[in-house]
Amino acid sequence: MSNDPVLRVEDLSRTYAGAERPAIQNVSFSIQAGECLGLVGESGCGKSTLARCLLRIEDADHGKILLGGQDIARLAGRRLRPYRRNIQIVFQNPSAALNPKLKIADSLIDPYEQLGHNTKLSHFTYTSKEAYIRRLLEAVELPGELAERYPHELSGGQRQRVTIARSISIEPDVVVLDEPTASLDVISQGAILQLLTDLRTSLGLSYLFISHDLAAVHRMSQQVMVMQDGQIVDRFDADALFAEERHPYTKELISIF
Ligand SMILES: Nc1ncnc2c1ncn2[C@@H]1O[C@H](COP(=O)(O)OP(=O)(O)OP(=O)(O)O)[C@@H](O)[C@H]1O
Repeated sequence: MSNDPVLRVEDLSRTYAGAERPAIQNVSFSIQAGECLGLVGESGCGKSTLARCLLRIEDADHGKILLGGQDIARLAGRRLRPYRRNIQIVFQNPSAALNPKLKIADSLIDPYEQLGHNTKLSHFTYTSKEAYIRRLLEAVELPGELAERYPHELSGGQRQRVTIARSISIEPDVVVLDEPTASLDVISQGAILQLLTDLRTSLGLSYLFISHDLAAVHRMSQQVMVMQDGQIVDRFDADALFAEERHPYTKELISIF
């Protein structure tokens, strides 16, 4: 098996119009297949900007986003389309991420219809719409009957399970988890983090796990990056979190938790 990273980011920067300083500045990192890389930092440090740039929801001013070796930072339209499948995102607020007018089944089938048709799926093989949706709901431990409901007929935790199912439905290499449990109560948070870990292992996914919550990042990740004012200031193995040589800002974050 190749040791090439599934995602490599080089010198990515973005400054919003009129801003005094870049929202992200020369951000570089890589993620190996099957790895969860945590990204922690306080509010406003640039975590979501990075996520949006990686997904090409926003454009970086410069830098590279190498997905399986292909730089997608400047691709557009039909040239970008084949790579969109390879990186998916789970947002903080599942209510905003799901179309309230669509039944869960229709939300779940959407990525396959948009991007999955020409793809050979190995876990969620498409035989019929019903079987595909049942299999996706099973993967996130939801009963099949939820397929016919609308988002407002689900709990917050169930809705987040649906958005997770959607993000993995076309078997991306990388899933960006942007504070996926921030809108949930503590019990649902624990269950969702466990589910995400189980899915990473069983499907061989790679995650960029973004959170304010150092304890959650520590629990989920093999490696952790710390962001301050748009820059990565520290990166370490998760079990070296409390090591002496940590960056002063990392130590400050530890002291808050
Ligand atoms: N669309 C935008 N236009 C202008 N400035 C923005 C925009 N989005 C974010 N910013 C600014 O960019 C910086 C980084 O914001 P970002 O949302 O990426 O931080 P964050 O670490 O994700 O914060 P939080 O944890 O609160 O979500 C902040 O100074 C923010 O005010």
